[in-house]
Amino acid sequence: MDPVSVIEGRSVSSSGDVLSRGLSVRALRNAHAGPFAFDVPPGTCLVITGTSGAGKSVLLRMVADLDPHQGDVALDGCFCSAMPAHRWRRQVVYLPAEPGWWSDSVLDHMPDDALTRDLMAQAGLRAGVLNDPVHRLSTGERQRLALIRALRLAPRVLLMDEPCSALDEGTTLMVEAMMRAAMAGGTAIVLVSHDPTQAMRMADLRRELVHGHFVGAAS
Ligand SMILES: Nc1ncnc2c1ncn2[C@@H]1O[C@H](COP(=O)(O)OP(=O)(O)OP(=O)(O)O)[C@@H](O)[C@H]1O
Repeated sequence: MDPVSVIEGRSVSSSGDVLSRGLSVRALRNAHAGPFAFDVPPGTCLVITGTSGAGKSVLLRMVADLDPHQGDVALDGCFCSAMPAHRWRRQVVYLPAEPGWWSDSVLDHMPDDALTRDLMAQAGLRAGVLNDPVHRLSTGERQRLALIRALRLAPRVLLMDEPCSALDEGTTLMVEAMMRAAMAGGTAIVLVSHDPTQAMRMADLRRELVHGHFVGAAS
């Protein structure tokens, strides 16, 4: 971990940057990828593109503190390393390309309440998915239910790995509307996408990853 300090109430990275509100990443790296440095302010979306195997998922997993890493990741100037892992992951939520399910019952993962029903309607999900066994759901249904699981946590940061890869265009637009609603509530999003039209629609900022490194300027 690089040395960090607090000056006049603001967190300062080893390179002297004052860390602002939202997600701040400095000198983040492991043996496969980085170093990475970027900020994602509240309510904005950073889209990361890159070829298969470039290191996009590795980057998201390091930010989520799920893979070993060096460097600084902070939320509102509070460093990941300074808080218990479960508190970080409650606020900085990783949505993997293939979400995990610890039981075959959807209702073991989320309650059947008004919030879930509202989010299901926004995602275009039929009511029956709550009672179907997970293994019988389509990939796109599982993706949208995993998004609902994540949104129910009201995360400060959503790390989304190809969340629409199994969805048709109309449903993709519904999911993007849910992402915009979360952003309107202050959630910062890091979105990995292979879809250039989605990148155009969603990005406040774009970065391209090649062989574990950002290439070109932010755009
Ligand atoms: N824990 C690990 N140990 C060793 N190698 C790893 C580990 N995790 C990922 N890798 C390797 O790092 C590289 C980047 O993987 P990553 O999953 O981040 O790619 P990606 O850009 O997300 O690709 P895709 O678009 O296909 O999902 C791959 O070659 C992968 O095998």
